[in-house]
Amino acid sequence: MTTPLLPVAEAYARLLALAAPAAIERVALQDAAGRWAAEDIIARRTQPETDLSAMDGYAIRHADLPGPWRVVGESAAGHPHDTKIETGQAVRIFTGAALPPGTDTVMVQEEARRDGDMLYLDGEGPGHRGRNVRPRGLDFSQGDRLIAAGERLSPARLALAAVGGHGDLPVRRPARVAIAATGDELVPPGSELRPGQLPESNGTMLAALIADLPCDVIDLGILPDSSADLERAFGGVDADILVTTGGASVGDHDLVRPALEACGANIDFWRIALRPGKPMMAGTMRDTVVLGLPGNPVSAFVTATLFLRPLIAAIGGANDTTPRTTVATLGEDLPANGERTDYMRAARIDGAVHAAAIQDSSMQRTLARADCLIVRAPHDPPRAKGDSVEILPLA
Ligand SMILES: Nc1nc2c(c(=O)[nH]1)N[C@H]1C(S)=C(S)[C@@H](COP(=O)(O)OP(=O)(O)OC[C@H]3O[C@@H](n4cnc5c(N)ncnc54)[C@H](O)[C@@H]3O)O[C@H]1N2
Ligand code: MOO
Repeated sequence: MTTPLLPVAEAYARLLALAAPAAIERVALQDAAGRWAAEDIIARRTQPETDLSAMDGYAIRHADLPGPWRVVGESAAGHPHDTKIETGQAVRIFTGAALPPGTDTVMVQEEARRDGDMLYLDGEGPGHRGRNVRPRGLDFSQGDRLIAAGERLSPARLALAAVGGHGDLPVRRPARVAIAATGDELVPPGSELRPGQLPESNGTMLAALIADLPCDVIDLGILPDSSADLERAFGGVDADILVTTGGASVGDHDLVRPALEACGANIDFWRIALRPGKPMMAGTMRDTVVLGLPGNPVSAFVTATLFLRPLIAAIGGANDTTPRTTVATLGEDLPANGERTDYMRAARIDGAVHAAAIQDSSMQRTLARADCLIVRAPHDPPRAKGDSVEILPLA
């Protein structure tokens, strides 16, 4: 008996519907890097707050051109010249300094000649009133929305918040992600191996795959294929997300789902029209979203890329969690696709994308050589070399 496979887009929507954004906290700007704004960030000041010089030179009244002028003072950043300037007067000025009252234009020093206090035009001069001046509010005005709720706090946006008058920002508490590997064959990486044992690698991969996202990883280590052990471990989980790998399929040792259910989990869906990654399951256990990834390393990688990363972003308050695909030119023919959306390990070489010859979901060297996944919709017809195909670039 087989359950129908859930389309990838439907699985994605159903998974995100299980997640609630984490609580809001205020953190210092430097601690907000890479997180998502929990509210609109509004400018508390106008930038620049006054007309500023964009160049080193002389602040003048444009109507006084072509001069000459008497230099009556100096304006530097942080040291404005506050006295009003009259006809025929100029002020020495530097980049970023406030324009003295009465002036409206900056003449660059390369076009000026000084003789004591006297200043003469020595070139074409500023072509129009306001030349080389950054007017008040050029960048933004007090009350403007600088960052929308849900936008990622990139370095440029953090700097924008700083110049907008903010010292801290509202963000969501990072998701706590518990990761458990399951399987009697698994031993920690680097261990001496007895026959039948395998170095555990999914845990390392998953933690690294989400390392650039705001989240705290709780490593539950390797759990044996024993219902009692699994239930003990799952029952004690205090996290926003519980990720398991392995034991997700239909074999006699695939005990993850029954153990989760014994701990009160509600499995929302299981088995997706996805290759690799078909046996992924998702549900909730108390306040925890449970994501049961397949054990095959490539399947775990693909499902974590498509589902775990967006889930962490959704809990973190992101307004856009969709993995970004692009297009590439196919380097060789591909046969028709079957009923599952296929994510083929591939590499871009000299402008064309080449799928690995063998797409077995256990092959980690193939995965490590890939720099993208070719995305093929269910029943995609045969594709020819030179065709445009959708790809998901890998970090
Ligand atoms: N009769 C069927 N058999 C299988 C089906 C099916 O529909 N019917 N689905 C296949 C597909 S597709 C996948 S994917 C796998 C997934 O199975 P499990 O999630 O139960 O994974 P395991 O059996 O536990 O392990 C699979 C494979 O991966 C290795 N593994 C597991 N965990 C790790 C880890 N943490 N680090 C490294 N390697 C790991 C494990 O040793 C196995 O070799 O099921 C198919 N079978
Ligand atoms: O879906 Mo499995 O992940 O095809 O190998």
